[in-house]
Amino acid sequence: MLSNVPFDQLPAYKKLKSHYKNISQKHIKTLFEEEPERAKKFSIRFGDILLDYSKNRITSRTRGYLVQLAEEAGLANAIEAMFTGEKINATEGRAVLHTALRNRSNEPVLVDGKDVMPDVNAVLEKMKDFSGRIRSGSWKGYSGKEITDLVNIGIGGSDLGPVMVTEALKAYGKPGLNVHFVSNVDGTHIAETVKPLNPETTLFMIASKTFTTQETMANAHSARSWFLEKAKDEQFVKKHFVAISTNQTEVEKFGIDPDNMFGFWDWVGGRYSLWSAIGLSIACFIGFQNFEQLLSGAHEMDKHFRTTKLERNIPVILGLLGVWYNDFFDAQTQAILPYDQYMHRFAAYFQQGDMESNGKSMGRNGKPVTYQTGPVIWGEPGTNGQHAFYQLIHQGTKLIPCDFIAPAISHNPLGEHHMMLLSNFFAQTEALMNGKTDEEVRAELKASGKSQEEIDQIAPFKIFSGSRPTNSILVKKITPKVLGSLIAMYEHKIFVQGIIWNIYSFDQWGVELGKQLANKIYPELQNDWPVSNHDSSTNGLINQYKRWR
Ligand SMILES: O=P(O)(O)OC[C@H]1O[C@H](O)[C@@H](O)[C@@H](O)[C@@H]1O
Repeated sequence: MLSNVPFDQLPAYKKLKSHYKNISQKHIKTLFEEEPERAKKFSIRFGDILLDYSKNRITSRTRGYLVQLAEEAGLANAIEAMFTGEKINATEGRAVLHTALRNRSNEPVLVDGKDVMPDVNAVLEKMKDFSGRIRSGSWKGYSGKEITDLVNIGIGGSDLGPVMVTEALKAYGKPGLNVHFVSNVDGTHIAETVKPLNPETTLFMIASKTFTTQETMANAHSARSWFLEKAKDEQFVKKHFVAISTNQTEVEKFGIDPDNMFGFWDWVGGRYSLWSAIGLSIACFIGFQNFEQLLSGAHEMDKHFRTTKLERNIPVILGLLGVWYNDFFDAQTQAILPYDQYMHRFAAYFQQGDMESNGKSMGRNGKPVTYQTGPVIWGEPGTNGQHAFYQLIHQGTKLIPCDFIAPAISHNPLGEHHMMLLSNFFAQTEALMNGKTDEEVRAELKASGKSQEEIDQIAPFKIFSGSRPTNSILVKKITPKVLGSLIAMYEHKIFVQGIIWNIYSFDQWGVELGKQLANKIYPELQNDWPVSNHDSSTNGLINQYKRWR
């Protein structure tokens, strides 16, 4: 059982509130002056990952209180409850076991007294066999040709993970084997995706945990029609369509051979499912061995999370820092900024991971929370972001805690590119911390030959307050293993925060509502009669649509 004490009633909350008053006026630069060795004190090395969180508005005392907060919230028990298959997703009555999917130790994990590892391993074996056949070319399409194009049809958790990972690990992709992703119900997505493809060499993966999601089913049916237009014979569907789902009945109804179905279980949340059969497109693209490396990297992070004491525990520290800014500094967002072009979907992936998990306002005690919970997650790769939105991070009125992520070694070491990229990575966090004082600005302007009048006029606009907090996550190289660890690190960070905020991180009732609403209006659009049963705005919009279409 998870504890259910509201976070603002924990003793450490009050301590942090008054501690905040002292520390909020202190510049991070001053903290470094007071403690020149901060970097050592506030960094954690984990294999090929270095987390430096010293450029934050914290002291050892802050960390102590934050760790106390985690203890009082029952974090240690909650971690054990998750790993051991307790039904901590109480509103859906389910266990939360994405960690079992990457449990390379193979130690038993029990759900309702049954070890899930044999089933997990059986699906992995099936994925290994299938991906091997696709990659070797022994899986043939209906006209005897090899498969050259895989199209994953899914949305949300059945799309974002595979998209993000196949992009992040593109350097490991098999030449000549292309992966495509169709998610949007907008017909443009499927139409544009299949346009250049040949049905003889294309294989569709229909990925849906429930196999009832409107978008995915509409796209799957359109893909089938597109395929049959050329292939003609229904019998060929089984060579070109596989399903990834927990719902065998619906898969069979769609006409996919159960042999071509890759299963997973209700204890895998959609947004935590890339480690399951949902990762089939990843395994095909980067090869099963690399997929296993991805799992291993995540498993290493799982072990770290489960066994390391809280103040040296990377996901715990990241989670607590997020709480510190979210609830004491009133920061509303969190930026994730990878200095790696391959990682360009990383922030988008964790938009779902974090916002669908912790975008909740009902406490586990059944009462609305009286404090802020999940932040808005956003971000783009550097250096692109620098030329778009960093202005606001440097000089805007909002406090935006940022995670900067970069690999020391590039997959494309082209001339001086990587050194240039990394000089930006280092420079940005330094500048965000230091800012620029009035004095510095004036000295600079003077040196550039400006008159005193010009200096007085322009100086105020060039001042940067600094003290803007960042985490630096420097990794050796973005390998499948390192990526696996990074993803698991953020997953567990989200978990830590959900426990502290006393919310349920593993349901998504808000999204389910959207599914119901769309299904209600859809039939009203199927005829040309004006509608009058909504408010005047909705009626007006629907009726204008009917006139224009
Ligand atoms: O895999 P499915 O069942 O198609 O669901 C796709 C997505 O639907 C909804 O948006 C939510 O429930 C998500 O968590 C889920 O990932």
